[in-house]
Amino acid sequence: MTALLLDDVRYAYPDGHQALHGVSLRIEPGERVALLGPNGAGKTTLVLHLNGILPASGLTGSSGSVSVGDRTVDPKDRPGLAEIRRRVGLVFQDPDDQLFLPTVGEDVAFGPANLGLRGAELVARVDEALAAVGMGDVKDRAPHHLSLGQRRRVAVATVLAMRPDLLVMDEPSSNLDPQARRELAEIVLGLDVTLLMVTHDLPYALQLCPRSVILDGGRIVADGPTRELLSDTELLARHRLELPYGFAVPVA
Ligand SMILES: Nc1ncnc2c1ncn2[C@@H]1O[C@H](COP(=O)(O)OP(=O)(O)OP(=O)(O)O)[C@@H](O)[C@H]1O
Repeated sequence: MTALLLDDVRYAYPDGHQALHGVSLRIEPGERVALLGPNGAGKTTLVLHLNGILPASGLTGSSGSVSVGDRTVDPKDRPGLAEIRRRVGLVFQDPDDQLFLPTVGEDVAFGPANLGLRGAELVARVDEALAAVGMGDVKDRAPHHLSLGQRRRVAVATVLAMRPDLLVMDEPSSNLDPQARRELAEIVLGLDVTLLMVTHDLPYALQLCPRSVILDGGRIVADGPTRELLSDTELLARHRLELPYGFAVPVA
């Protein structure tokens, strides 16, 4: 079954600004896809549709549908939305939006405890998620005592603890030093998940995602192998995308 299916999603903000102009996208289980595009392209707007934070329909200028596995996102269906939010793990750019409890262990336990897990099962789930991001040794520490790279990894663990079907990461490499950036890449490559990664870091997209989608002006303007898209200098220039100075896409 398809992991994520967007069908002609249009969205206008309440002030009338049309941010998405009919986005259709299909992601299969196990795919890792980068969502690229200049500032204001609509990437965040699209991501906020994936777990019903923004509605896919119901408002003037907004229509279309979003499905995660066999379920369609319907912001009015409360129980359905809870299941969608378990299935779609959103990792925000700022980990401090996700970490708010006194210890790392409590933050990672929060989601699965809400699902009803208790006792040894809950402890095992927390340990598994922290181990997956190499953060098992910080369980009892306060999140705000950790580095940004560590906090971002813990934020990923809070989402993994829900055993999501789709992991969505917003700008995972932003503000990380080169070592933390590389460590996070190694962790992500080791995860057995379907991934949608929003990024301006084109080498990161190349490293982590075999497929990329370029969004511009609320429309998908390219969808294909990341290596091919990033080798197309005219395409990149048309959509305000740039490889870092001196970076050459390696030949396959
Ligand atoms: N709350 C809002 N009300 C009205 N317009 C908005 C709102 N939020 C975003 N927009 C507009 O919608 C468009 C898409 O914004 P969005 O944040 O989705 O882009 P983005 O691709 O994520 O950009 P960035 O790379 O800067 O994060 C932009 O023109 C933006 O100004």
